[in-house]
Amino acid sequence: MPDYQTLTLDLGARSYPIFIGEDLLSAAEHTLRPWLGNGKVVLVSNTTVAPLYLARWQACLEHWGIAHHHVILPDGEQYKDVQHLDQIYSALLAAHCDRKTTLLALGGGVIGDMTGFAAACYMRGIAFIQIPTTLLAQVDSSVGGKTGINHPLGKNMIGAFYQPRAVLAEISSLCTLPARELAAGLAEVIKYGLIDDVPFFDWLEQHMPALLARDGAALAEAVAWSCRNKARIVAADETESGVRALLNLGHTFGHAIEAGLGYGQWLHGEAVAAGMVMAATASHLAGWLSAPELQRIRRLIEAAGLPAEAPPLGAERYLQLMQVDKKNEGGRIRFVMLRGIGQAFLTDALPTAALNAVLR
Ligand SMILES: NC(=O)c1ccc[n+]([C@@H]2O[C@H](COP(=O)([O-])OP(=O)(O)OC[C@H]3O[C@@H](n4cnc5c(N)ncnc54)[C@H](O)[C@@H]3O)[C@@H](O)[C@H]2O)c1
Ligand SMILES: O=C(O)C(=O)C[C@@H](O)[C@H](O)[C@H](O)COP(=O)(O)O
Ligand SMILES: [Zn+2]
Repeated sequence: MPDYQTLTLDLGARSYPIFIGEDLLSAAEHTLRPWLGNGKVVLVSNTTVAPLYLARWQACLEHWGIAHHHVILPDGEQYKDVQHLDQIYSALLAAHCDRKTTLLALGGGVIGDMTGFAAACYMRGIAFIQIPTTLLAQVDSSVGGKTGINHPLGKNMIGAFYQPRAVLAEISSLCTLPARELAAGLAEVIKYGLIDDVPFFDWLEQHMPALLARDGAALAEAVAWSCRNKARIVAADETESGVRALLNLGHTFGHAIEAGLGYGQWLHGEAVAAGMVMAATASHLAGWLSAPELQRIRRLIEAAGLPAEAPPLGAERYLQLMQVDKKNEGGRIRFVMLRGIGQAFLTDALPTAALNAVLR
């Protein structure tokens, strides 16, 4: 029996495995080798993750006799931009990479989103594999094929839907993650419970101390549960014409916080956490969500060490930033709201009074 789990994101010919285990390198013959093809490999990482984890994957490629190169980007959301994306293309061209090249994204969501977008565009599309090293990337960004970069005027505004060949989520890499980053990942984990999974929300209420203590079994369970939920939603709606928009719970407000404060000031997960409390509060004020459920949501977010209060950008600024959102249609802002825990829905009819109250 392998000591890792395998989930599948079912997208027909573009289906792929999501491997989840403590140590996937020792099983790399099964978890990595089959997805590499017969071209070169280029590892993309950053200045924080590369010193920790790059050498072990390079040694594995050496062992197989696979030619490889690497690109190391600066660390931070503020570098998820077109200038730093261009550094990946320059490295690929300098190394004479052809269409058989496979990119390996080794890092958090920033590296994964940028590497995926580089793979989507280089020579009109080459293969890439996600090796997510943050909790957030393991439970969310490495799965589902949203790739891209930020623009000064809006978060993730330039990008492509482009699926990886495989996802390798090594739970052991979470040992070196700063506590603030672990908490940021928990925001997206809580999101899945709120969208449509009451048993998961209940489980998270019971297991939050174990998750914060980095209990390996609890983390593996949270990653697998989250990936199952995300894979189910993405398989039903890959390019977000319907149900996938629910994965944006908390993000209409959250993206405004990230862009409004300047990318990198608040972590993505922190902004999503505060954004989910704003969405829950607005849902309550609109008469959709009960007061006890709002309290439960706030308590779980606070128990994860996440901010429940949004920064005071001012209602005008929030509205201006939220006008730049990919969910909007016909100039109307569409929000993900809650009728209850596990009952998210999309609406463009949030009462103005409820919206103004949370923006204030
Ligand atoms: N594509 C999607 O579906 C999707 C989903 C959610 C979030 N995102 C994007 O993902 C990004 C956020 O991802 P993130 O939270 O992983 O941030 P991140 O990529 O910036 O990583 C967080 C920090 O942890 C460091 N780090 C990574 N792995 C580490 C490890 N094992 N040990 C020590 N340090 C480590 C990084 O260098 C960085 O400083 C945002 O840009 C967000 O928009 C995308
Ligand atoms: O996969 C999705 O779909 C998501 O919405 C997941 C989000 O957690 C993630 O932050 C995503 O990048 C947001 O997408 P965007 O289209 O609103 O930029
Ligand atoms: Zn997110």
